[in-house]
Amino acid sequence: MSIPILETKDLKIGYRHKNQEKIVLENLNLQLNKGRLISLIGINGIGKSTLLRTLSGAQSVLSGTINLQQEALNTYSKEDISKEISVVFTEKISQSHLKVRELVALGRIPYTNWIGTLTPKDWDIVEEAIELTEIKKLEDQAINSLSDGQMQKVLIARAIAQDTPIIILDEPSTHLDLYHKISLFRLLKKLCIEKDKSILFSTHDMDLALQISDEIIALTHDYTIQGTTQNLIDQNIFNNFFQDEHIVFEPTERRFKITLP
Ligand SMILES: Nc1ncnc2c1ncn2[C@@H]1O[C@H](COP(=O)(O)OP(=O)(O)OP(=O)(O)O)[C@@H](O)[C@H]1O
Repeated sequence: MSIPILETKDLKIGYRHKNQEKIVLENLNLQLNKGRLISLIGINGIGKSTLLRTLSGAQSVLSGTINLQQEALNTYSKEDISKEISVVFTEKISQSHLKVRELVALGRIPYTNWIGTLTPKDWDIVEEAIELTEIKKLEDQAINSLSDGQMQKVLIARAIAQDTPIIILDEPSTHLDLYHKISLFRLLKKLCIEKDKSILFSTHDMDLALQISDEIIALTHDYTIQGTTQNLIDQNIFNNFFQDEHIVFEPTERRFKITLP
């Protein structure tokens, strides 16, 4: 058994307003290992974004622990976390006058000196990220002129340029058409295989997630489970996933089918 790069123990996540706790999910015992592509699935509002924000240190835990490289995440500085975990969240970029290449280059900030000078090696890494995400023809374009799908790829390029062992993405395929969804998932898989990254991404593209993921974390109101796609199929996790008799899971084809009344 390899040692997990990120691990949660009895994690409880949610929100604290004044003295009130709003628990979103609890009893989370999850593990991310090197070289694994892990998808996070669950219905709207179940807590995927809350979990991803908590795992990346952007949101405090309610209780329990998160260990990053076997050390408690809350002992890391923000700067140290940014050398271990890069994130792709749906976000509004405030510096919208930036060009694509400059935004991708921001991924190198954790490694630069105090005035933020990039070395030729940094620029090589930026260039590689631009090529991997196939956004070369956009590189001189202002980011406020991009489509949502193009912006998504640019943010992924920035995460790749950050060159961390862990990449966390919140619904990275949302704005992409089928062709670009598949090429994105292929790229994530390639990063796991060739660069030994540990990648966790949330998605509503269940059929694609089932085909490409090494592991799945499935969130439901009753339980949270992590396993390989086959493990989860064998445990009948998907049969009642949407609690709708017209959405039927076909285990041999590993996909959901709609039965129309
Ligand atoms: N700032 C907040 N304060 C209190 N509750 C919040 C806050 N943000 C989100 N929530 C609640 O936390 C729960 C989980 O939301 P979250 O966005 O994590 O779900 P999700 O699985 O990512 O949903 P979706 O698939 O729709 O994006 C929801 O009930 C949501 O209303």
